[in-house]
Amino acid sequence: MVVQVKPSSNNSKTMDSNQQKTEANILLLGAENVGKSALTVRFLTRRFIGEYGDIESIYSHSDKIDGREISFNIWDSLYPQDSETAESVTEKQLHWSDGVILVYSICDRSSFEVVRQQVQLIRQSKKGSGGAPIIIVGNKRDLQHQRAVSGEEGRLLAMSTDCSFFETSAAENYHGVLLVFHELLELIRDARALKKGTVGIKGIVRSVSAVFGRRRAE
Ligand SMILES: Nc1nc2c(ncn2[C@@H]2O[C@H](COP(=O)(O)OP(=O)(O)OP(=O)(O)O)[C@@H](O)[C@H]2O)c(=O)[nH]1
Repeated sequence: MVVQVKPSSNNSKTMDSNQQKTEANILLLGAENVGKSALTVRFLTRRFIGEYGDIESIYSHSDKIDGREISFNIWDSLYPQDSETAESVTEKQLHWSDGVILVYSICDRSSFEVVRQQVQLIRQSKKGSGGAPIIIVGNKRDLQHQRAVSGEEGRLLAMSTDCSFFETSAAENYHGVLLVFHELLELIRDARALKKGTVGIKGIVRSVSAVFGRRRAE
């Protein structure tokens, strides 16, 4: 089930006492036209519909992953036009989110620079989710002939900012998109366990291999 609600809604972050149900708030950031809505819709519905309009939304969705009930909210943001760079990530967004997906298009170098700025803004933030799990995603991988940003550049940016990295195609690959969201949910779970002091060796290995191991979501 997918429910669309307004970004102003106050979704709480909860996990029940027996750890069986998890709630996670996921924020998608990035320049305009990079495929934030396409990735969100692909994940939620398995479909690529081509045109998405300029709507900012939070989608609520429940799923069972590895036998565990996950309830998550996905904030598909709009890159603000005519605003200063510093306003492209707000404290409200950071306070709300448990994990962030930063999207650029591999065909658009300026969108990669937006991600570079946004990841710095998040990491420098003292409030909210400055240290939250972040996945950097190079989307539109199907458009190889128009590539303007190499996979290596994306991976290096991720390594230097303590993020995970994937290249995807929302247009052509559902499973690659699924992998990105599942990975972020795992990282959120690990981050919570770390806070509580209950992280296992699996979580540590996952954090390391997310950066050094897998580079593509296909
Ligand atoms: N070839 C290709 N096109 C894509 C892909 N993902 C998205 N697009 C196209 O890119 C355009 C922008 O996609 P959106 O999902 O609306 O991008 P957005 O980042 O949400 O854009 P804003 O709403 O302006 O912030 C649309 O025409 C999509 O069909 C992809 O993986 N490959």
